[in-house]
Amino acid sequence: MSAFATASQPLIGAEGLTVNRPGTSEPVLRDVDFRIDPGEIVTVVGPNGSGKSSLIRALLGHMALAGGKVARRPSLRIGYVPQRVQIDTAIPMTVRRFLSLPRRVPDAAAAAALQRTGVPGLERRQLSQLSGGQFQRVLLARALLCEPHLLVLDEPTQGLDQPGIVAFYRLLEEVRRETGAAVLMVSHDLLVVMRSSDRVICLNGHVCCQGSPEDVSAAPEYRALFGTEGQDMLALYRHRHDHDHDQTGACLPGHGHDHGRDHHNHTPLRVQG
Ligand SMILES: Nc1ncnc2c1ncn2[C@@H]1O[C@H](COP(=O)(O)OP(=O)(O)OP(=O)(O)O)[C@@H](O)[C@H]1O
Repeated sequence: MSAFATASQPLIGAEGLTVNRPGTSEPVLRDVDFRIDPGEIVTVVGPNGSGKSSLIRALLGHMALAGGKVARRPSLRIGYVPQRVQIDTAIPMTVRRFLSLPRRVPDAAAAAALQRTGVPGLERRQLSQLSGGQFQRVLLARALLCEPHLLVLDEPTQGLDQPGIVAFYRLLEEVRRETGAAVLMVSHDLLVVMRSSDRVICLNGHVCCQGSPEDVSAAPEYRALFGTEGQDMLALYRHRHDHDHDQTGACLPGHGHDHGRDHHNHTPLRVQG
């Protein structure tokens, strides 16, 4: 269905999006249709060089389109966590100063954002002294300062260990629950992607397949790129959670349920060319 023809307007919709490798007429993305609705968590997966960052940059208007169109809801506020943040660690910069780039924010707002992302009181710390996990949380805090309708994160957990990755995704789910912000991200962490996303888009120069994590991980197009990794991980996760808890927290056998995932938005699998 057209992203532009539906009754509810998406936060961002794209039709026939085509993006060329900069300075060439060689497409890195061909004819991509895309939409993200309020409150959704959508993750883009795909091999290296499959055009994930290009899709994000094109949707944000940071990259020229060779074809197609992008529509953003008027007055849409986007909090963006880019893939790479170029920080010259030779130049001293405190967390507080960083949070006021590019727009100055009041102390109370900066403190609240750091509190919200689980790193309270770091204002006076130098960026160069932060751990990878703390730095990602500071980046997220900065993105939250504009009170975004949509958070866009390009590989936000790069360099984090597995507990750090899981904790970061849990934080994103909390932020979504509290603020209602939709989340669009690029990730290679298939385990947490499968656990945390409402919808997964599998990209390889075009949309190979998209849908619920269950649908995508079972799709032949996905398996051709990733093998059975997603489905195995999903099965592992389900297996671990295929029980009920009694009042004491002990596990009881019973119908499976899926912690942390929201079932309201299972888009049927749509396979494209
Ligand atoms: N500024 C640029 N100049 C030249 N080529 C570029 C540029 N940006 C991206 N590309 C090329 O476009 C293609 C898609 O790149 P993109 O960064 O979108 O992929 P990706 O899926 O995000 O990759 P990764 O998983 O490695 O981050 C790649 O072949 C890349 O080399």
